[in-house]
Amino acid sequence: MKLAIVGATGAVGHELLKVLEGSRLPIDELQLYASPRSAGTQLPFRGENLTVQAMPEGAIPADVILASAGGSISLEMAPKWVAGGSVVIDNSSAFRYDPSVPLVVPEVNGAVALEHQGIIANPNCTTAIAAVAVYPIHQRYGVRRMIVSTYQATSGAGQKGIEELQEQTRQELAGESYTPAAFAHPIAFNVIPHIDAFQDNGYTKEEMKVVWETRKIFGDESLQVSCTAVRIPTFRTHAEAITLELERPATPQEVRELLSGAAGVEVRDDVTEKVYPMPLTATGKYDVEVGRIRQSLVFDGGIELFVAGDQLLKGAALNAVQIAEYLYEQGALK
Ligand SMILES: NC(=O)C1=CN([C@@H]2O[C@H](COP(=O)(O)OP(=O)(O)OC[C@H]3O[C@@H](n4cnc5c(N)ncnc54)[C@H](OP(=O)(O)O)[C@@H]3O)[C@@H](O)[C@H]2O)C=CC1
Ligand SMILES: N[C@@H](CC(=O)OP(=O)(O)O)C(=O)O
Repeated sequence: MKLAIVGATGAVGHELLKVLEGSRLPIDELQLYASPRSAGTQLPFRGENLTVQAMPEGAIPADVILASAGGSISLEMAPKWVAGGSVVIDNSSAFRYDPSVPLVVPEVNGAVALEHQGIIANPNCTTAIAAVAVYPIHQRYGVRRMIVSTYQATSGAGQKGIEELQEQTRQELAGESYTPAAFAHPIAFNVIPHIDAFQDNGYTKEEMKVVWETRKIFGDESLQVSCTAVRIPTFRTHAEAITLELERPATPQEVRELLSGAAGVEVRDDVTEKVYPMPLTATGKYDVEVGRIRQSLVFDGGIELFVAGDQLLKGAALNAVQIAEYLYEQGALK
């Protein structure tokens, strides 16, 4: 199989290379693309150095293209890549709300990927991480309302977000002045309740993505979802506090047992031993950590939990590769 990554030099691109190293896909050729400024960069893959090329203006000779260079590039280029015969798995939000484009988390709705017409959308990172933990609960107990508060790492804003936290931390400690660029305010030693653009309803686009995308992935437009998305000064891995109102009451122990057998989930829930999900323990893991599972004090029979998931993996690169693997295993790729 011929694969291509567009955006190979970015935060997600780097993780795509690492996940593909261990993937079951039969990769005969891997092409790497980025902007012209990165042409000639060497990136390691399976013991070799691959050379990054400037993204061409038209089709790319690959069976599958993992697109990770932002929404405007996907919007313009994906139709050309599909016309050239490629299947595009897109990390951006460009096509997520198009009814003809499947939006896929393989543990939840892998089969809808088979209905693609050339493009498959990878979800928003915050949404994908929550979906893996909440969908098994939804299936058994019926989630009526889901209230999410997020703690999102700076790498969610890409390579520039990582660099800004690093540099601002140094500048703060040295007493130097600086101007924020990647975020609306200083992120070092701060938290910022603002990710993506504010919408007319007072929510941000990041928050509304959690609403729109959870409903589409679960295939349930009646699900009531609300989110407050907050940027925090960590480098990697998003955490989320989630409150669930359920159709049928659940106990914390039932939910713990249910999630212990769920694909893509690692239950870390032993408060006597101070074991719970955290970015430091979830970083680099394929599974989403779930813990602090407890009975809601607000909703009768409802559940509260805390999750931490590596947003560059399950929220982006890993999920995209898992979609490609699913298609391959179903015989839906060359
Ligand atoms: N970071 C995250 O946690 C997540 C990101 N995503 C999505 O994934 C995509 C990539 O994000 P991320 O890796 O964080 O972003 P980065 O800013 O870290 O990387 C962007 C990549 O796109 C490339 N690029 C930029 N402009 C062009 C161009 N004109 N032509 C070709 N390539 C170009 C960059 O190349 P160069 O190095 O040459 O500039 C780089 O490889 C975005 O759509 C983002 O929304 C989705 C889920 C999570
Ligand atoms: N918005 C996410 C990362 C991201 O790129 O999301 P999306 O693919 O929905 O634009 C964050 O900042 O943490």
